Amino acid sequence: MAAEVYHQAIGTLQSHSELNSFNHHQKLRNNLVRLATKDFISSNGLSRRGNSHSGQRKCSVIRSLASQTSVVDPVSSSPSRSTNRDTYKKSNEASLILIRHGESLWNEKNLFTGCVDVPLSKKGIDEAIEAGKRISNIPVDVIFTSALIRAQMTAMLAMTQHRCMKVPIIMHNENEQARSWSQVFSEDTKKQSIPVIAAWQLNERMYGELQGLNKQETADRYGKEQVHEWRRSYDIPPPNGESLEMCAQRAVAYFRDQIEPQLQSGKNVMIAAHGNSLRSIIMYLDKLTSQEVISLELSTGIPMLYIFKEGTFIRRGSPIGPSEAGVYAYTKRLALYRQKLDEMFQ
Ligand SMILES: O=C(O)[C@@H](CO)OP(=O)(O)O
Repeated sequence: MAAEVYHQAIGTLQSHSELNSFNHHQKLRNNLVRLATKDFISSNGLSRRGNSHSGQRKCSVIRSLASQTSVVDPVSSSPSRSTNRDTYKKSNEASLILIRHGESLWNEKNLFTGCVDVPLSKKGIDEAIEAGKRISNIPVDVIFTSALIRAQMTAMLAMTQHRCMKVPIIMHNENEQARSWSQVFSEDTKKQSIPVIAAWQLNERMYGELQGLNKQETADRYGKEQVHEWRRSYDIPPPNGESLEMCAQRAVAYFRDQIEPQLQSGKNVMIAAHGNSLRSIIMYLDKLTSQEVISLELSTGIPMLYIFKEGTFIRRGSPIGPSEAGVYAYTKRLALYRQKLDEMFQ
């Protein structure tokens, strides 16, 4: 059984070239073997429990899932004191989904975009919806996005596919009036909502005087090597723009100050952001060197799953589809969450 799970999970990772170009397979193999032997719930165990549920139990499942919802008080990082915690909450772990926005209208035109606020293309919209299907069984309690519309569209479109059917709501904390005017006065409605926190710190790196220029024309004009250095070196910024190192300073500081406390308190987090702000965060999560991060490329609209457990981040690749068995073999907590969704909707 352990070997079967191991191969399933490795298959998931290897069939995706989205997070490519550097080799963590040895580390992954070790982690996966450990998980396969320790954490896998057999399908027999799951179906036995599933069969025993009465209608009454179903209602309590729905209530307990609702109790997992972040209330619309996302910045509170203290763990809830509720005694009605689900098993998967008690396991002291949380899911972290990272997703680069779907293709934007400027990706389509091959223009340097940076902090220019461009919406998704038609293909990007489809990618975001497809990404949502892939994560539709993975718990999400709070969403962080950049301040840019392409990341926000991606998060919102992805959540239209989520089986929890909760409503993502953008938090307006920019001033007291915005906070006050966007209050929700029903506890039940809050429980059926997922707070979405937009932060400029998660924006794409500022591309300086390259913003709006065509990438190919810029390479023709300044030379391929110069443009590659601007695009992919770690500490050399494009003219009047940010280097990846500068982008990482603000993105990782935000992740550590605002997002990690949420994970520590057991909240499941999704981050919808950008190629370079996410490369920075992945560098931190996977402890990549500045040499390793420069060859890391992220495709648009591909969700990547991490498990946060006992203070460490375990990379779990990208779920291929909502019912892909391998993903739910990663931890009992994920398997249980999916089982509850299945029970709610059967
Ligand atoms: O144009 C941009 O803002 C980024 C991401 O699309 O480009 P690059 O691939 O050079 O990081």
